[in-house]
Amino acid sequence: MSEASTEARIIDGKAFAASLRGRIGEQVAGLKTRHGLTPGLAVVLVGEDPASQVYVRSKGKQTLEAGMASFEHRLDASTSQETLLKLVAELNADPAVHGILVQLPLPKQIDAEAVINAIDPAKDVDGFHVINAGRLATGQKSLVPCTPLGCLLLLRDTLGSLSGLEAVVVGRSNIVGKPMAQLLLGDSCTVTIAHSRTKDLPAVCRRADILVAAVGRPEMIRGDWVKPGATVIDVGINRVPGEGDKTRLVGDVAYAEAARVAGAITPVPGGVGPMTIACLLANTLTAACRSAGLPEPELI
Ligand SMILES: Nc1nc2c(c(=O)[nH]1)N[C@@H](CN(C=O)c1ccc(C(=O)N[C@@H](CCC(=O)O)C(=O)O)cc1)CN2
Repeated sequence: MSEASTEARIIDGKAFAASLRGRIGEQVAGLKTRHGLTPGLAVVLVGEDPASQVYVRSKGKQTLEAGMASFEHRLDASTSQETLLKLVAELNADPAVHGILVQLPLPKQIDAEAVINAIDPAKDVDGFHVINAGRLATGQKSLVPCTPLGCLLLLRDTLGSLSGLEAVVVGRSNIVGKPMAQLLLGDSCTVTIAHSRTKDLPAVCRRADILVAAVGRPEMIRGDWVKPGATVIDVGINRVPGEGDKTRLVGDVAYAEAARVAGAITPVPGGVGPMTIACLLANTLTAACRSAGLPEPELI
């Protein structure tokens, strides 16, 4: 007698992101016809980092496909902080620009924190400005970082209510780990933020009904760290050697092992990654509506 398959449900972030972008496109069309408002997103890339170039190209393409205006600024890798701050000030003052994103990482001569905090918080569609981080932490209306927002939407779609669930976030970055923990707390989870110094990390992970991996270490989280039936969200995007000269993408979770134990899991690629850009478009739409004093879009 063959055993019933116990493989986890695969959370299809690519499909969810496509449907979210479709809904955003409909709202943008309505804004244009009813209010003559076209949301505009400015993306700034400094340097030639290959992965960043791919992401910035996708952002521009998906912005246009959603019916929004896209403004792309590509600056030389040797650009000074002063020049970048001047561009940010111009974008802050431009009424056609509702969202500003400076692609990270930035070259080492530039202080990323200073640049992020120079963006008008109302246009900070990355949600990285200290004002938006503070608003999120205190439960006030803010712009929320795109990757954690995407994770939250996938979790709600998979589990319905998250209330009372035990969530462990592995990783404490300002961009993913900390805002992810705030969002899970906002949905009434019991939240632990774990990191490289956490004692007995496997045991901490095994407590989680929701396990979010955002450490940036290829396949660090093993199958036996996962509680049976847990929902696993893998934020990692790591390029590792593949067959021959090729490379392949893996997450922070050892996928095949974890999928045998989890109830549901995001793949890499095709899980969290596509949600990042879809949520960027959602934030741009939100920022445009707020700037015009219009009701916030209902996308979820
Ligand atoms: N200013 C910002 N910089 C960076 C952010 C960010 O949110 N704001 N996040 C990442 C990069 N990123 C968007 O900028 C991003 C990463 C991954 C994906 C994605 O769709 N990944 C695909 C795989 C793509 C591939 O083949 O490489 C997937 O996971 O399926 C989109 C956006 C760092 N910088």
